[in-house]
Amino acid sequence: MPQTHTTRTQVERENRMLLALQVAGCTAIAIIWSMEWWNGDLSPWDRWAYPALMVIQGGCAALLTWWPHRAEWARVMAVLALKGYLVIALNQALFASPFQPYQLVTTLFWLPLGYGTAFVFLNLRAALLSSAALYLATYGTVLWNLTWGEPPPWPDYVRPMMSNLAIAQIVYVIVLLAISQLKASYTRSQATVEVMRQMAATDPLTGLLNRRAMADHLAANHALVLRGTQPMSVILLDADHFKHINDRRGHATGDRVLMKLSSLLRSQLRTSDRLARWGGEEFLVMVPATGLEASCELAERIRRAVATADWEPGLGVTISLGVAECRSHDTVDSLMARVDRALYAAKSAGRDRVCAEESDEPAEALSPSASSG
Ligand SMILES: Nc1nc2c(ncn2[C@@H]2O[C@H](COP(=O)(O)OP(=O)(O)OP(=O)(O)O)[C@@H](O)[C@H]2O)c(=O)[nH]1
Repeated sequence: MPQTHTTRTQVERENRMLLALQVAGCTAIAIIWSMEWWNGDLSPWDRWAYPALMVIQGGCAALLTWWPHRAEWARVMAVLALKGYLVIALNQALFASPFQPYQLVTTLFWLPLGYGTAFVFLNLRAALLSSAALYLATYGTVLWNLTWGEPPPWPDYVRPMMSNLAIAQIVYVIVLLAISQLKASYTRSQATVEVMRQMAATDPLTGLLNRRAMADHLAANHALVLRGTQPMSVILLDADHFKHINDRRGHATGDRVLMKLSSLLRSQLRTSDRLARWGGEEFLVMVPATGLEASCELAERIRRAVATADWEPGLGVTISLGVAECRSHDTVDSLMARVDRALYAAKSAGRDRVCAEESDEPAEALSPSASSG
C-alpha cells in the first residue's frame, strides 16, 4: 500500500533523526559536563545525572542501530529520560538549599527541548500527556510551594520569572500542537498524492502499468540504449479472437481472461522487465538488457504458458506476439511501429505464434507453429 510505504519511510527518517540527536546529545552533555567540572560549577546531582543520561542515550542509539524493530522503545526512553532529568534538575535547583540560580537558569535553557522532542518522536496523545506531566512536575511543585508550603528563600526575580515561564511553556506547547497538526495533514496529503500517482500509472482491471506509465519507462530505457549502455527489446502481444470470447461468453468472462492473462504474463517475467496493458486486449513487455534473440525465446515461453494454461472449460485462449529490439537510430515511435508490424505478421500468419521484427539482421519467427504457418 502506498500509504504504508509513505508512513514507513517517514518512520525511518524520524529514527535516523533520533539517532543523530542521541549522538549530538551525548556530545553536548560530555562538553557541558567537562566545562562545568573545569569551572567548578558541576552540581552533585549533575555529577551522576549527566553520565546516566549519556548511558541512556547510548542505549537508545544502540537500539536504533541494531534493533530497529525496537525503535519505539528508544523513542519513549529518550523522551522520558530527558523529561525526567529536567524535572529533577529544575526542582533541585529551586528547592535545594542554598538556592542555585546557575543550575536553575541552565536547566531552563533545555526545558523547551523536553516538549519539542515529545512532539517529534511520540504520537500526539503521548506527546500531550507527557508534556502535561512535565509541566505539572515543574510548575506544579512551584505553585504548590508558593500557595501552601513554606515560601522558599528565593531572590525577588524568581517568582515573576517562573510565572512568565509557566505561561511561555503553555504557548510553546500550543505552537508545537499546531506544528504537529500541520505535519499530520502534510503526511496525509503525501499519502493521497502517492495513491493518486499509483492510480494514474495503473490499469484498474489488471493492476498492471498503464500505457502512460509504460511510455515513461520506454523513454527512460530508450535513453540508455542511445547512450550505448544496454540493449532493450519489446514484446507486443494480443489475445487471439478476443471479440469471440466476449461475444460468446460475455464481457465478465472477457475481463476474467484479461486478469488471468496478466498474472500468467507476470509469472514469466523477471523483476527488471516491465509489463503494461497497452490497450484493450493488448499487452506490452519491455525487456531491458536483452537482445532480440533472447527476447524471442522469452516471447515463445510466454506463448506456450498461455496456450497450455488451465482456462475455463471450453475456453481456449491463445496469444500472438511481435518482438523488436531497439536500434541506435530508433525513436520510441519507430520501435513501436516495428513491433506492431511484427505482431501484425504473427496475426496474419495464423495467430498463436511469435514473430520477430523484420530487419536487416536475420530474425525469423520462432514458434514451432510459426514455422509451419
Ligand atoms: N471484456 C473486455 N473486453 C475488452 C476490453 N477491452 C477491449 N475489449 C474487447 O476486445 C475485443 C478486441 O477485438 P478485436 O480488436 O476485433 O480483436 P480480436 O477479436 O482479438 O481479434 P484478433 O486480435 O485479430 O485475434 C473487442 O471486442 C473489445 O471490446 C476489456 O477491458 N474487457
